[in-house]
Amino acid sequence: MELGVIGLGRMGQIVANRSVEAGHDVVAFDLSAEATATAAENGAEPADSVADLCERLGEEKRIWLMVPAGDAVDATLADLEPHLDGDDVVVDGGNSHFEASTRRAEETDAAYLDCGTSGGPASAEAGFSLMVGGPAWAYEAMVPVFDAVATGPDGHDRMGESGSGHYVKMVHNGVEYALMQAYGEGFELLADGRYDLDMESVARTWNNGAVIRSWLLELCEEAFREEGSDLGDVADHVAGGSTGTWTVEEALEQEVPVPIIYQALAERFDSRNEGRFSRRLANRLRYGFGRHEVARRSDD
Ligand SMILES: NC(=O)C1=CN([C@@H]2O[C@H](COP(=O)(O)OP(=O)(O)OC[C@H]3O[C@@H](n4cnc5c(N)ncnc54)[C@H](O)[C@@H]3O)[C@@H](O)[C@H]2O)C=CC1
Ligand SMILES: O=C(CO)[C@H](O)[C@H](O)COP(=O)(O)O
Repeated sequence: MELGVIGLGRMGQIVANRSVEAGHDVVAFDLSAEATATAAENGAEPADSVADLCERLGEEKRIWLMVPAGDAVDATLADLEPHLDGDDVVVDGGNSHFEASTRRAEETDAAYLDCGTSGGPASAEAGFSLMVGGPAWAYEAMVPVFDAVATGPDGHDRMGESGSGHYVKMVHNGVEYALMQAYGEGFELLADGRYDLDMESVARTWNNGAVIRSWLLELCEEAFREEGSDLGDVADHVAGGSTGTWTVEEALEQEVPVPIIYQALAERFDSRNEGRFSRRLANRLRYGFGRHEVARRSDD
């Protein structure tokens, strides 16, 4: 089938490439001419604007957005709007907030599918896991492309109505934060504990048959292999955090306790703080109530 792909960065190139490899006719556009040229080298037909992409697709357009979440999605939809009608399908494969997706589904003439995409650029060969929300007919219409972009037919499914795809992906990311934190804490104890251990060896052994084996643990093994058992010069700083924040906000609204996901998010925020105010105050308060010595910054 014909597919338009808009947004050809780390993820969009994979959507385009896997669709081309599966025999679909892909028309590709990115604000970056270089990114569009890369997709063209891999077999997609290049477009020089959203309007051009729509003209090349003709009737019953099937369009996959893989642009950054937020303003870029709204800007692209605004450009698409004059070219869309109710027979068309637009997929947002990025990490959009589920409420933004339900709003966009209401505002857009086309059928709108919110598609949570997991696997990252490392899944270029194996394919992604796709969590899709939106009208059933539109999901069915996109199945040939979902089969190509996902690991296969078991790598995608319709979660439910509009918003549900991005909702499931949001919670997936909350779980991702918690798993990363759990592995991090375990390896920290091993690194600072009683034995002189080779962390790559520990991770490899765990990955072969242990209860806690997983892809994230394989990535731990890779990290120790490439950076060393002590992680070399990798900084104590974790960026990102939007999807984890949304997960915690939603849990508060639903009154569902998610202390482990919250703690992982808080640790991430904490990694960006140099000299926590609360710890400095605790240090000073111990002097206040117990006349315990105050450690001063110059004492480091
Ligand atoms: N990188 C990852 O591991 C994953 C990313 N995602 C989500 O997928 C989406 C895309 O992520 P990446 O590919 O990593 O980002 P990226 O930054 O590598 O690529 C984004 C591309 O979109 C283009 N772009 C931006 N605004 C545009 C517009 N208005 N029209 C056309 N092109 C435009 C940029 O030029 C760039 O080539 C994001 O929502 C991200 O959160 C989802 C799962 C995993
Ligand atoms: O969705 C993802 C993985 O599942 C993406 O890698 C996303 O960019 C992670 O961002 P953050 O760490 O800020 O949540």
